Amino acid sequence: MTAEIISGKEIAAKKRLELAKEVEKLKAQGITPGLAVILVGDNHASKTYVRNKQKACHELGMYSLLVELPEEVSEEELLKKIDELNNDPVIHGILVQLPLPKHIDEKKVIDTISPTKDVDGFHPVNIGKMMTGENGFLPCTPFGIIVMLEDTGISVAGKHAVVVGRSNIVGKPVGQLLLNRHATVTYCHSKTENLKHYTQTADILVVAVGIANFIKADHIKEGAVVIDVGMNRNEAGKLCGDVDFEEVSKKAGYITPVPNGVGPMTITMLMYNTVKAAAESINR
Ligand SMILES: Nc1nc(=O)c2c([nH]1)NC[C@@H]1CN(c3ccc(C(=O)N[C@@H](CCC(=O)O)C(=O)O)cc3)C=[N+]21
Ligand SMILES: [Mg+2]
Repeated sequence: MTAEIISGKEIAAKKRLELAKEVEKLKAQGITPGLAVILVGDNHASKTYVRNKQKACHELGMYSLLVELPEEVSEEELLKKIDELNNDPVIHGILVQLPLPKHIDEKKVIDTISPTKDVDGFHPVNIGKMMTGENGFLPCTPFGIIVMLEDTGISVAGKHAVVVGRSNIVGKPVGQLLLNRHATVTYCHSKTENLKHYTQTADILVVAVGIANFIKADHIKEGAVVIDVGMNRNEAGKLCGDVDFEEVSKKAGYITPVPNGVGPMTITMLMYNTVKAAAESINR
């Protein structure tokens, strides 16, 4: 079997057209959705991502504010800046680009963002709401994966979904969202014994481990849906995922590429969350 490629780029473009209309409606009501991105230090990769986020905002007619702080900024100053943005009416969403320098406590930073402006969906209040299925902000990468599956017409209910990786921002929440949609979910991670035993029974395999070409053809079942969340650079400096695309795409039923797979969906759901935050700010 040769896998059908799920183009995150194309699905993202389609979703952004819908979002642009929502932005228009809000603007007609006098509200321009605004996203503040805080970037600490000058990590090269972070700068690229942040630039992509700003570009997406502008394309949708949204307002974007970039707050650049020096590597040496104190935790206290960063928290003060977040508090300022929490109280700024033109800002509906706040994103603090991770990772942060070692001297800053990420947990404290995330806890300081108002849950109503937490468009990353990282605040404990939003994580709790996700678990119980209440209205809140869903984390962008897991949310993007669900939208990709939906858009492609892949059913989740009753399927065996295997998640490899258990980070707070991808692995854990994507498993929860799949469970919310009635999948049978198995979490695997670096301590899992006999990983293949699990991945080979996956109808839907989500991989977020951060190791280039980690998943090979013999890890998967013929016809499986393979979602690659990896963002690695290979020896040649080329962007590549956690899945060996070359061999896995010959056996899978569906596969997401890197680039142009999960990445563009992540940014699109960030825009979606910011528009949602702006719309909900009207009734407060
Ligand atoms: N608070 C916070 N929220 C985040 O959402 C967040 C973060 N911190 N820190 C870093 C990671 C990484 N991330 C990406 C988003 C889109 C692409 C993306 O669009 N990638 C393109 C390629 C980009 C390229 O060419 O380098 C693609 O896959 O096609 C990549 C990476 C969001 N992150
Ligand atoms: Mg792990």
